[in-house]
Amino acid sequence: MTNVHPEQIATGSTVDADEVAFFAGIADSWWDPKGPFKPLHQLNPTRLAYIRQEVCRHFDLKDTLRPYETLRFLDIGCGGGLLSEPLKRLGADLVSVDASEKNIKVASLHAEQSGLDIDYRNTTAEALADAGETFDVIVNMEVIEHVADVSAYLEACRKLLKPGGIMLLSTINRTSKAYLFAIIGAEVILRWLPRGAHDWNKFLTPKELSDALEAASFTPSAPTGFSFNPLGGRWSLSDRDVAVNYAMSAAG
Ligand SMILES: C[S@@+](CC[C@H](N)C(=O)[O-])C[C@H]1O[C@@H](n2cnc3c(N)ncnc32)[C@H](O)[C@@H]1O
Ligand SMILES: [Mg+2]
Repeated sequence: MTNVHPEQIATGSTVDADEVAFFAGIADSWWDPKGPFKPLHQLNPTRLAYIRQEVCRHFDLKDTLRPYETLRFLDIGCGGGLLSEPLKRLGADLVSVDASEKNIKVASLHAEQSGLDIDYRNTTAEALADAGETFDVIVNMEVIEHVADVSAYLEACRKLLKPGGIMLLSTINRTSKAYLFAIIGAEVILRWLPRGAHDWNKFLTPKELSDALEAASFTPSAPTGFSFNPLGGRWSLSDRDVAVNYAMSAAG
């Protein structure tokens, strides 16, 4: 784990300081499509398609060039802003937060260079909830497997969601296939991700995530797989293949 100064990390019950320091340590690479965030770059079109499908269906929106124009979005654990930038381009009124100050600096600079005005903040879900902020849509992708306390995190997210809103989550299943692909494959063999990027024990099965969402007063959907086809090197949405990467939506 890379050490960063403690002041650079927002503290709170959901923050695992080692996890956040890990991301801060490689923050300069967020926008390098061949760097340690390569899997997120590759997954991005599929994740955005999932968000678009779910948000348009939930709010009965027309699938226009800027479908999100009427909605207030939160991108929680936004990292370098890989999702925030396309969400902003699709019209979202967006707040993007991360527990690492370094990530927020990298994300802000990149948005500025891209001509996008995104409200980036170095804070946590619980601090934002305490401040009384609320959102129509919460994008919560690849974060829950890195937080310190899943229940506290989801409770804070529930407070942040307006009645009638929707949260979109994605994470990694706790299966032997996920151990083989997401850890041995991605970290050890392909070296897409640095060693230690993921702790298999922190992965949640769809049933566990669904139960945790219900306990936090969300209404969870069935899981949708993000399925990787090694032949074309492509990701796609799948109703069946939830063995490694998957998404779930949660109505408020
Ligand atoms: C794997 S990255 C995902 C980044 C982004 N959501 C994406 O998918 O492109 C996980 C991010 O969550 C942040 N994070 C972890 N725990 C957090 C917490 N409790 N509150 C806010 N951010 C957190 C980390 O700093 C890191 O940037
Ligand atoms: Mg992850």
